[in-house]
Amino acid sequence: MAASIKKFLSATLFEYETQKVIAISSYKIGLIYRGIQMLIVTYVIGWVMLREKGYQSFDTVVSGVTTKLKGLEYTNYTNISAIGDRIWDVADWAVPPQMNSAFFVTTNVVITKNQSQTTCEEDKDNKWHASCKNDSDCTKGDVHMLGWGVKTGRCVNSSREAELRVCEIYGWCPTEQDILPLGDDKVLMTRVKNFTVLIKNSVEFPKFGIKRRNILDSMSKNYLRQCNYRPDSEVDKYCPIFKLGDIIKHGQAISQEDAKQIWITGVYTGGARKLNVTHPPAGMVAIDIHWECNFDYDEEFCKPEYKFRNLEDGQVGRGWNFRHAYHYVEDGIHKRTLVKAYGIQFFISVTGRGGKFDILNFTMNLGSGLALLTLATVLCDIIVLNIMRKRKKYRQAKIDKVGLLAALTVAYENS
Ligand SMILES: Nc1ncnc2c1ncn2[C@@H]1O[C@H](COP(=O)(O)OP(=O)(O)OP(=O)(O)O)[C@@H](O)[C@H]1O
Repeated sequence: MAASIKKFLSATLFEYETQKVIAISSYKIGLIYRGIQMLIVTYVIGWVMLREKGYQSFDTVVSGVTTKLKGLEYTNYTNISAIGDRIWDVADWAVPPQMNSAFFVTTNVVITKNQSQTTCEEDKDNKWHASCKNDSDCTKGDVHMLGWGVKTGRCVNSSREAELRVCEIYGWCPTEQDILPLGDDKVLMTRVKNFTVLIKNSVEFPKFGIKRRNILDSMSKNYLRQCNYRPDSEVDKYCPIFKLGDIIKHGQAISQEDAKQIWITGVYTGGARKLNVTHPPAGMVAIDIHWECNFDYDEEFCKPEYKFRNLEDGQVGRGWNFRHAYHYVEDGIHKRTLVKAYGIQFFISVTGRGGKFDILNFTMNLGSGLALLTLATVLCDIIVLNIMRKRKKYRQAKIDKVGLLAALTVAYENS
């Protein structure tokens, strides 16, 4: 037992290995060796150095974005009193007028004019909490969070639906009738596709002290007045003015029917069908501005790239709408016009990085790349000593056992 422990210790602890070089003349092994070396060199030069720019140090952009919308809509519906014969300019359909890296465009509206604070019947659509048989069903002072006002304690006949009685309320009267002016399948603002947005984006690469704008120095005032973004044009692909219809079109290949629905209620129904959900996703569109800049060349080559995406999220309720009001005083009475605005929400995001030659990064990546070359020897050793037909011969030539270990091995083999 003691002897075998001694043998084991001698063979493991008290052993020193030194490298031995053997030259094998073989086309096959030579080819494998050079092949692996080529692969490693190609990886280091092609991928690490050229593709990933391992010779540069990088900085990410710090950015600011503002937008300016333009466009005119004319609606001529004299038979619909809330809409009438009117022009809608940007101050009417861009609500709120300015947002942080986003803008909203109204495409359809439900307008309730001449509201003042008085008493009237509750909206018939709220009948599940406002319908009544007699006054005792309308507790005076009750406020329902989804209603339009405080109950007065009276149950009255609805003027909007026959044989319906609803509680009377005190609030902004008359209450809204939530019906799209042209019905559920027609858009009110048919020209929104041709509305335009000017996006001004200033970026800085703080590490290199370089500032850039998406309105390039080469663009004249005249050019800005008439250009439109066109991705297939060498010049106009940098134009910072976008038609809203083009943004939707470039965002996704969507059918005419889906596109139409986006303009009507801000709902992109195509997504719902694809996702197989009951509530279609809202009309939310992302505009991505990407700056990929190489400051080893002139700064002038640092230009933005635009990408558009129709954001799909099946859980967001039907479309995108919200209410806002215009307040005024008439004959000493505080009044308002309530607008339920349907439309499309655009989000702008800016990403990017700039790179410049950096001696430290270059030497570090080159050094670690060259160190990878030892992999070629390791892989060839594995192949030569374990896979090749003459592996026994190569092993004998490669490993010499001398001293105590050799004696032990011989003794072991003879026993
Ligand atoms: N949404 C847009 N669509 C088309 N052109 C636009 C848009 N927004 C601005 N422009 C044009 O781009 C140029 C620069 O706009 P900027 O807002 O800096 O100047 P401006 O003289 O204040 O513009 P405006 O014409 O609104 O008075 C102007 O010629 C302007 O008319």
